[in-house]
Amino acid sequence: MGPVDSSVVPRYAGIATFARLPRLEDVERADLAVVGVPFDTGVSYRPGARFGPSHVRESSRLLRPYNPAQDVSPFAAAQVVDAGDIAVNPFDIDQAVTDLEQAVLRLAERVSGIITIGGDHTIALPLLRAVAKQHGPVAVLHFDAHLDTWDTYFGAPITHGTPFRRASEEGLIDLTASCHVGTRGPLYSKGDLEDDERLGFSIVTSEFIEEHGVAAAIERIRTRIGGAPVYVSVDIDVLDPAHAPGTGTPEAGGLTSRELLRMLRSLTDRRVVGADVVEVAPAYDHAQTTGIAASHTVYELVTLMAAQAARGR
Ligand SMILES: N=C(N)NCCCC(=O)O
Ligand SMILES: [Zn+2]
Ligand SMILES: [Zn+2]
Repeated sequence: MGPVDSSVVPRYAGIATFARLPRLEDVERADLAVVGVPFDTGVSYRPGARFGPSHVRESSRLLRPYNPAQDVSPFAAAQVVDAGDIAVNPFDIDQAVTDLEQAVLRLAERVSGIITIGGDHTIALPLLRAVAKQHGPVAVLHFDAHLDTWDTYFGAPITHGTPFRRASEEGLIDLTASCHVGTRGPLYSKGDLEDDERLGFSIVTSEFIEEHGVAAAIERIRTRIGGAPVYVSVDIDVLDPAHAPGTGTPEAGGLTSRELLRMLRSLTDRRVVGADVVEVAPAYDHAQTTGIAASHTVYELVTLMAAQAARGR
């Protein structure tokens, strides 16, 4: 079952699912699920990413069924569904993280791939815990202005600035194949970069992409990942605030949406075992700019995973 036919029901009509796809409960079986996690209790600055999933769905109404950039019709290649939202405790981060991991593992029994819409970046930790249970340590391909390998905030170990340090400490990631892309902006100290390297990440900075171009960045990313299973985590603040104003910790000097989409499309021959798109905070968005960038990012990830599911069949 594909999206609602836009020649019969106009795109702006009806309740929003991602790309107007059927809901999980509307189909007998599904290959891929897009699921929302409206959680932002882990933020260090502007709140509001809890409203990300509904905003990205509303901003996805114009997506069409054929993706020419990858030459794939993702919703024909695989049964893709919207699995709704996983609602977790907004007042207790530990509880939320535990419950989210369990809910994702339950969903993983019904589909072969999950693409999560956040929510703040805290959710990457339970998502990686679930993925590592299924696949072992994975290469994390992390698009973000920030490292998110910091240690604690106000003594709290699980926040949106710390998921990849915890994941590394817990052995969830492949320390030889993980990297950050689009990193920029002020840090707390030079030691942040030393810690980050020790935790298993290499970095393709925003400056590198400007200096050497997207093709050179893609080459570095593909070499780093090698043949490892990949988890792709996209913090929408990897984009310049001009392309994604609707986010909680914006940093100047970022990527264009065109650069991000092209880098994602370069992964067609890699095994993407899961993905998230996080940190969309609609209160700071204008004209759905951030929501549209995020919905197209999800669409490219769905396309990669749908083509892969079709090949594996
Ligand atoms: N994960 C995101 N978006 N931001 C982390 C920023 C952490 C800080 O405020 O230092
Ligand atoms: Zn960030
Ligand atoms: Zn982040």
